[in-house]
Amino acid sequence: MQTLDHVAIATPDLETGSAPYLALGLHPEGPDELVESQGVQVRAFRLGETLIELLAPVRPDSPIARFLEQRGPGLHHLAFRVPQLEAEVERLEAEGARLLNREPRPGRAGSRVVFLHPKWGQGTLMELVEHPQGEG
Ligand SMILES: CC[C@@H](C(=O)O)C(=O)SCCNC(=O)CCNC(=O)[C@H](O)C(C)(C)COP(=O)(O)OP(=O)(O)OC[C@H]1O[C@@H](n2cnc3c(N)ncnc32)[C@H](O)[C@@H]1OP(=O)(O)O
Ligand SMILES: [Co+2]
Repeated sequence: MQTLDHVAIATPDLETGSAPYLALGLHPEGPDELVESQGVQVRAFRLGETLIELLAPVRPDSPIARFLEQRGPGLHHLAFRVPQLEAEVERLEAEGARLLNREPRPGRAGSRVVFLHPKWGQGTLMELVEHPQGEG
């Protein structure tokens, strides 16, 4: 795994959360996307191969709503792009990684994602992302 796919930032709403990135001269890539399974609305800003993804909760029981309650807005997770999700999950399990889900979940833009516990990540929540073939 060599590519940082995205850096995710938790924000109570996308307009407020966008202000610093717009001031820095970045532009949203495509329309905002609702990822229903995670209870978030996503706005992405591209920086080379990496996206900055702003995540705003759309329901109070979503992981992002809980994070905002506990910690306030800010850095939420790092996501690494992998070519074959199941193979990378197996490899990391053999390394002793603590998975939050073994069964891939739907992510943004048709991707499949698996999360690694922030305790295992030494205080950082991490995500593995596999994009549909030929994309991302
Ligand atoms: C846009 C879709 C998709 C994509 O395509 O990229 C996404 O990225 S969706 C993003 C949102 N979804 C998720 O985050 C799913 C995975 N997350 C979870 O399962 C949970 O949020 C969690 C990480 C298990 C935390 O859940 P919580 O209910 O808060 O559990 P705990 O209270 O037991 O917390 C344990 C411990 O971890 C700390 N914590 C929580 N979140 C983070 C974080 N983002 N980064 C670092 N640390 C985090 C929490 O504070 C607790 O610490 P202690 O108090 O010291 O025990
Ligand atoms: Co993510």
